[in-house]
Amino acid sequence: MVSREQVMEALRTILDPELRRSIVDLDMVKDVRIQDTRVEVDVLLTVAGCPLHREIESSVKARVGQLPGVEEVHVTLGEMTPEQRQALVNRLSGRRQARSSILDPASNTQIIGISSGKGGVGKSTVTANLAVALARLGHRVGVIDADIYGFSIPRILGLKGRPMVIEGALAPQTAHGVQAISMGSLVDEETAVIWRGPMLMKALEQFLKDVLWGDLDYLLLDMPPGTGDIAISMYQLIPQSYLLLVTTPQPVASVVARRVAKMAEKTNQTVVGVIENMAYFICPHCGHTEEIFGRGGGQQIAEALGVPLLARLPLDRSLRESGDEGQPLAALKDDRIGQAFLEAARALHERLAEVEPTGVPYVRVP
Ligand SMILES: Nc1ncnc2c1ncn2[C@@H]1O[C@H](COP(=O)(O)OP(=O)(O)OP(=O)(O)O)[C@@H](O)[C@H]1O
Repeated sequence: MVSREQVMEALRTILDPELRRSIVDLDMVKDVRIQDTRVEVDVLLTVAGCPLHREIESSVKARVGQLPGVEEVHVTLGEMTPEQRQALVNRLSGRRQARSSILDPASNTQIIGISSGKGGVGKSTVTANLAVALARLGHRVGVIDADIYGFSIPRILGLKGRPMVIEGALAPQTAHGVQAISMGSLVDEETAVIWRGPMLMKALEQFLKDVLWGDLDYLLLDMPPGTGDIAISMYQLIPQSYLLLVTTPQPVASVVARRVAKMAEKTNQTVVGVIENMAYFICPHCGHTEEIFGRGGGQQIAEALGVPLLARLPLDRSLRESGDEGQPLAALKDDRIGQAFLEAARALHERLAEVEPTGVPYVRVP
């Protein structure tokens, strides 16, 4: 006869489709009963009528049904009590206090704002792919789409549906091994988010504080271009964060990117490095390399700031297409550009191991 341990081991391999964690670790398995070849499993859903309950039910039937000696699997779905949900929230947030763990000075999460002087240089593309690459290297990674009214992270990462709300806190969505939250997943794609200063600050604050990030190694923030309200909010909320500049190779682009760096200097934020995007184009027909947008911009700004140029990424049609399809190239095993992002992620990881943030850690006002 199959043992309870065998059933629990099989159940442990099943992930909650939204929270991406084992249903056993989430305490969603309430009871297991075994009668000869029949196994009964009681599963507690986080919310009643969870739209993905069928997926959980069929996974339980399939996994347990495969065990030797099992002929019949019966699943009963129930709902967590408020106390059980609160315990789950606390577990997901990575500490006993449900909120603010990311901003807690004791948190080990390194927060990196990805910024650019102007729009359209590929900041969101770089953020999403870098996040996926860091996750592929084994790090726990979150992404905040801080480009609140120009969000593009859901499209690039291929996030579907809306984030789950558990006890008033948002569970980040997961794609390609990365946890992410974006205004784009909370409002319709066409909805113009016409918020101004204080509301933007509130939104960013909520993304930092009211999202169940758990324990992350890296939290990347896709910043809106330039030095607007969100950039200022970020410095105020998380002065201990780092800044990574994305620029195109034109010398003029680097002049604009320098404005962001100047602002970081004023607020004492640490710039960790520069990534030059659209640095060159390799002709797919003849292999000739063309520097379409000029050269040297990334190196120039890196030298001016005394920080490393962490990567030079090519201009490539497949990178644009993959962003439109929600299939980041960094997720692909043998892709040339995916490899370039892995290299960039390694360089960033190594760089972050050697720098110290200059800003003052966030202190929560009770
Ligand atoms: N290296 C690249 N090669 C080809 N296309 C790219 C590359 N980087 C970005 N793109 C494309 O350029 C467009 C702008 O990129 P993206 O949205 O990432 O830029 P952004 O700097 O975040 O823009 P915004 O400031 O408007 O949010 C997108 O269509 C993207 O797919």
